[in-house]
Amino acid sequence: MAPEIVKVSETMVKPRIVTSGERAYVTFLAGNGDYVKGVVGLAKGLRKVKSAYPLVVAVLPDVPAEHRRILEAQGCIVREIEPVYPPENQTRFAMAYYVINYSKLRIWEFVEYKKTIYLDGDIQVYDNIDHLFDLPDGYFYAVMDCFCEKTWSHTPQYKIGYCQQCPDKVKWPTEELGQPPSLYFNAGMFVFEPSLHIYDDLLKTLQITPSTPFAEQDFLNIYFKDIYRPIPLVYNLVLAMLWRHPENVELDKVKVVHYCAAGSKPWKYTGKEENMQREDIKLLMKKWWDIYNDESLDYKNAVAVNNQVTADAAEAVNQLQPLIAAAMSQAGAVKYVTAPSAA
Ligand SMILES: O=c1ccn([C@@H]2O[C@H](COP(=O)(O)OP(=O)(O)O)[C@@H](O)[C@H]2O)c(=O)[nH]1
Ligand SMILES: OC[C@H]1O[C@H](O[C@@H]2[C@@H](O)[C@H](O)[C@@H](O)[C@H](O)[C@@H]2O)[C@H](O)[C@@H](O)[C@H]1O
Ligand SMILES: [Mn+2]
Repeated sequence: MAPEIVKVSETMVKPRIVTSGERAYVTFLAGNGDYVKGVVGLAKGLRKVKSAYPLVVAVLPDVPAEHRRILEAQGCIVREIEPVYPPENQTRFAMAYYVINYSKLRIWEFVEYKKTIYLDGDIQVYDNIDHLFDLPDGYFYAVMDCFCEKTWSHTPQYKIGYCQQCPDKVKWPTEELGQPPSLYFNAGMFVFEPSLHIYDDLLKTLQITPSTPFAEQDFLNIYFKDIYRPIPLVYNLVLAMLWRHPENVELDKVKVVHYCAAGSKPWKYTGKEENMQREDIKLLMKKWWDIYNDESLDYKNAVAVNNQVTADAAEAVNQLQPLIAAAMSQAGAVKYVTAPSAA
């Protein structure tokens, strides 16, 4: 049976007045490599779609000062976090560097924000997704993952060819294996509410949980399984969906792209890995670079343009003042009282 996906309305009526300070996008940055380019691209992408909320970058101590400066110059709020390590065991992670990803758990500590949307540094937004902040509180929203890539070869799902993206194609053999696995999300994008209580509990629980190949993603899936609600895949297109489940994808409707397939990080794309010569992939590479290279999206330029627009508007009103006054005096009887200032 197909899983039930949350219906997301783009014009949800805000349940109450929210100040923009209560909400933020959050991403995570580790090391001194090229992932900083991913975050710069993301900051510019959010600006391009006119997102109303800031991008907070949770950085590990090993992110060099120069990279932090670049991010601040792009309007990001940089916040250092301490690394989180899993308890020692013999796990082989699907990718060796996943071990550091447990540090993502620190973002539950960002309680100055009521609600946040986490985005991996290898994600780009091509459409405004601010309306996701209006989803009802109390749940964990994310997009369902796909089990078909080689990174999943250690799992029973992969071995029998079962994927939650097409649960009817290869049926789960309940007689042999019991109930099908719970719905499983990709942890590159999720909507959550920071909470010190949950933060403490996450860290405590982690210390008694053996680590597994998908690191913090497996952990978050187990921890939030009862309040997880799947949202449509347009909010996190895992690239493998393009060749594994093309019937589920309408690329022109996709709002968020996650460059997570092997060989697909735009800043080190060579086109050599499997599937990387597909036309849709080449187009998505170009779209990413167009935003990254667009100087008008640099924070300083975007701010300058904004200020200019405001200045132009003020100037236009100034120039109109004598005309308005003349028109009013001609109309004669109109009396008006200056409105008191809002301050
Ligand atoms: O050297 C690294 C590796 C990972 N990351 C961060 O950790 C996230 C998760 O890793 P990645 O996206 O590479 O995993 P994938 O989605 O490809 O499995 C990245 O998006 C970055 O935000 C980072 O900053 N530096
Ligand atoms: O540390 C665990 C990581 O797990 C995820 O990796 C993906 C990706 O590696 C694909 O190639 C797989 O096919 C996919 O299933 C898998 O979930 C997240 O995207 C990343 O943010 C991070 O949480
Ligand atoms: Mn990623």
